[in-house]
Amino acid sequence: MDQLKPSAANSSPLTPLNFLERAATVYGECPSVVYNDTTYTWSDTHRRCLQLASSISRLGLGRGHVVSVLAPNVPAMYELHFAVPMAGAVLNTINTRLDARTVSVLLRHSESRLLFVDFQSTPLVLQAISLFPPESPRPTLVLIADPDESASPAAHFPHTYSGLVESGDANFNWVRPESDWDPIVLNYTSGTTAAPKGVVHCHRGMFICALDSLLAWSVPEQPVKLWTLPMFHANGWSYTWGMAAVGGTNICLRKFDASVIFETIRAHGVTHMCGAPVVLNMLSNSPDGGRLRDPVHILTAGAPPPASVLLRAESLGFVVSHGYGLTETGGFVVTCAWKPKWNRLPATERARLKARQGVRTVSMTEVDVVEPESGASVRRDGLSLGEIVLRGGWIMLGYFKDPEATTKCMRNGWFYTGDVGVMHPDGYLEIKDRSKDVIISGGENLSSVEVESVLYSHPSVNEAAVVARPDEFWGETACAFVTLKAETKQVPTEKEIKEFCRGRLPHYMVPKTVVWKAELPKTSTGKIQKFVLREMAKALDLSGTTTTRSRI
Ligand SMILES: Nc1ncnc2c1ncn2[C@@H]1O[C@H](COP(=O)(O)OP(=O)(O)OP(=O)(O)O)[C@@H](O)[C@H]1O
Repeated sequence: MDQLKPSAANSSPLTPLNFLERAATVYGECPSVVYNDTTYTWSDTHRRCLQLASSISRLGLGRGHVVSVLAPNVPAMYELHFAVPMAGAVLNTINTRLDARTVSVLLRHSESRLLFVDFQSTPLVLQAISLFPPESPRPTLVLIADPDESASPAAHFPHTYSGLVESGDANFNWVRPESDWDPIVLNYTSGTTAAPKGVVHCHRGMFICALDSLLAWSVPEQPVKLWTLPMFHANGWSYTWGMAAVGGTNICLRKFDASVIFETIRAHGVTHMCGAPVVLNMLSNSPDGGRLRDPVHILTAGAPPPASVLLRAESLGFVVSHGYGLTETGGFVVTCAWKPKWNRLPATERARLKARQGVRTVSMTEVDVVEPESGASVRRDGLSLGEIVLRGGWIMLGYFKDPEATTKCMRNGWFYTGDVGVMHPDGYLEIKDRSKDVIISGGENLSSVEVESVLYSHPSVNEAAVVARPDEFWGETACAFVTLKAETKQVPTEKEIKEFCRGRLPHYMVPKTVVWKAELPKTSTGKIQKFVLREMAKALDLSGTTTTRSRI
């Protein structure tokens, strides 16, 4: 058998772009993208992406060039996920909620040549570009006008999105990757703990990721997916490409709140949606809710979902799945794979089990929790803390222009996540913190996630985040920042909150300070910015403010 080698017939590069042509053949007349009054079919999407790819190519963009997009979940954003790499270029989606300075830094760092701009982001982009040093090359701008908006600003834009689509060649021979390892996307991390890092993924990685993510969530053919997760965030956890593989309908929304989500679910018969736990919390606390007529599958990831939030979402008729991943893994690589026997457990126990991050998806090679110094696996006792490490075919190629950071997190054959977790006796892992968020109080590691999950179960608490506050005696103590539910009539006292925690947590984990806030600072992907809260906790000490804190 040694003579049998790979040949051209069996080794064509894997790429998720191949899903599109098949979708046009199989699901050609079925809806692909729906946005307000616009509906495209899969044959429309296929044709439009080819036309756009040919225009991008005609502008001189190709292999190795970065093409950026600043847009919310509108049809153009979906199409660019195919069209940019079909021109051979690398797609770089930028978070629309970043400030001009950060956008400017990312555009320069990525060396972006062409920038597609949603009309609402025009002021942001123009300001970002004005911050470029005079000698820095600027990207060419393409305006994405909204079909529903009559007046769109056209100055500064040599091209429009619709113009590029219309003038493109529907028979374009799209640029296939030469190798599986050719880059397909450059995604910047959320910037929750530090400045965003540029993650590069290849065609092969995103191919595996897209199919694995469909399998892990048991997505059937032709789902109706409501885009509540920004596509700019890790390519919508790769479901942008995945929807083409199963011929799904992509319901696009420019912006949403709970009532828009419930209304859209009813209007379009939504079957699937994704969202960070903050979205689940918003839905389950909304007065617009009520029980869903048909179950809606919701996949949550991006931050630890408190068991009480999972419980409330499921009681409305959402079927919740829980995944864990990083920008560096493209999508989620660990899921709380559900065992049928758990359905016989009481709802609160089911929610507690579902809040665990779980086991590797089928395409990941290995996942472990290891001791930082020795690299040895921690005991499977649900108590011993270690760093979560991953190994598999769709870990990023590395950080763009940052070999040092790449080597730091990819070593000894593992990708080090920077997340701290435990391994339970049944082989399911659970995140206890991000290494930067661990609170060390009196020499004990204190999991902020555990304290938060207790706070979330308090009937008046809407959101909670726990961070370290410097303490002369303990080194650090837990400081809780809490928002209250809108319907809360009587604001609980700090003492009541602490008593509530004391009944459910070891003494050393009970927050020594509780601060009520109208809102918690978040990234655009719904992650609570703990570094901002840590600064606030530090400032509490410095200013000697006593009105919002107390000690036990
Ligand atoms: N299911 C989950 N439960 C707990 N935490 C999660 C889950 N899914 C993702 N996370 C957290 O999100 C992180 C990955 O987030 P992302 O890649 O968006 O950027 P970031 O890490 O928030 O930003 P930065 O690296 O710039 O600080 C993980 O490392 C983990 O801490």
